[in-house]
Amino acid sequence: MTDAVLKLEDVTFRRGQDLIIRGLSLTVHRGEHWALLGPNGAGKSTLLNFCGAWAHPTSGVVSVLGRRLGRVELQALRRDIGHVDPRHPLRSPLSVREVVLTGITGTIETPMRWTPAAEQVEKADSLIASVGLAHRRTAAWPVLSQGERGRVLIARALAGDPRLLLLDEPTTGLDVAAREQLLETIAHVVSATPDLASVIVTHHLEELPATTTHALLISEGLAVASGRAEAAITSDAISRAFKHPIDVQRTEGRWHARARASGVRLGHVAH
Ligand SMILES: Nc1ncnc2c1ncn2[C@@H]1O[C@H](COP(=O)(O)OP(=O)(O)OP(=O)(O)O)[C@@H](O)[C@H]1O
Repeated sequence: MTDAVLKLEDVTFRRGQDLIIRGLSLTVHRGEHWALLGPNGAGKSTLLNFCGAWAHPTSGVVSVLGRRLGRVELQALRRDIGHVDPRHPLRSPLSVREVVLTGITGTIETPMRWTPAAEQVEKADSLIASVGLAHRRTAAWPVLSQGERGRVLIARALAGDPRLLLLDEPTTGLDVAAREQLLETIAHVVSATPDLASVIVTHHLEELPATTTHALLISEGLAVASGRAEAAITSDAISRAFKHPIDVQRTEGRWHARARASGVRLGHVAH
């Protein structure tokens, strides 16, 4: 019996001539909260697509919630995974409550002829309250701020009682206050759900929730460091992953990165 929620074994991914993922392994256990870190183009989103059962690797084995990709229907598997994608493609002016309920139906829009049961509405409202949006329950999606949308998407992702929560750059485009609120929300829901495992993708260390327990640093499709967060997120590993000298610090659970001068010679500025 294993409590591995997610297992990637020696996974590769090829796109045309390019080997984008070059042999990566990752095991996420119940209650672990992983950060997938690396520079632009490192392969983070590609890897998250395997974790979310959106794509198959070219080689290697991916097991999500004990089921092996290639042997089960991807769509059935996806219903057990909570996915927070800030590019949520909703077109209709659904209310906050309706958006959260689509987490139960596993759809973007409300399915035709579907009416939620009273306990489903109750559950949606409780999740909305847990992300601090009780007062915005009836507000329509188009009028929400980006930060509010992020928090709605977290409630939506949790509506299906997932064992695995995937967060794809959830704080992208948020101002500093909205970012902090979203990170607090993530830390809050994660602490309130001890059995949940999560994987968050970001390239900014400042965007890691304080609840992050582990990290996989990747660069050009290869692992630079992997393991417990305090051992993996170091100045040395981050500098190697981003190919630039970077000082990393952790205070009160949160990480901060500061680039050292690179020594690049800058040209003369004409006046
Ligand atoms: N549709 C595509 N067609 C061709 N190459 C692609 C495509 N999508 C991604 N790639 C390439 O695959 C590699 C990994 O991309 P991926 O999006 O997984 O990286 P990432 O680490 O998530 O980057 P970012 O931080 O910029 O989002 C990159 O070299 C990228 O150029």
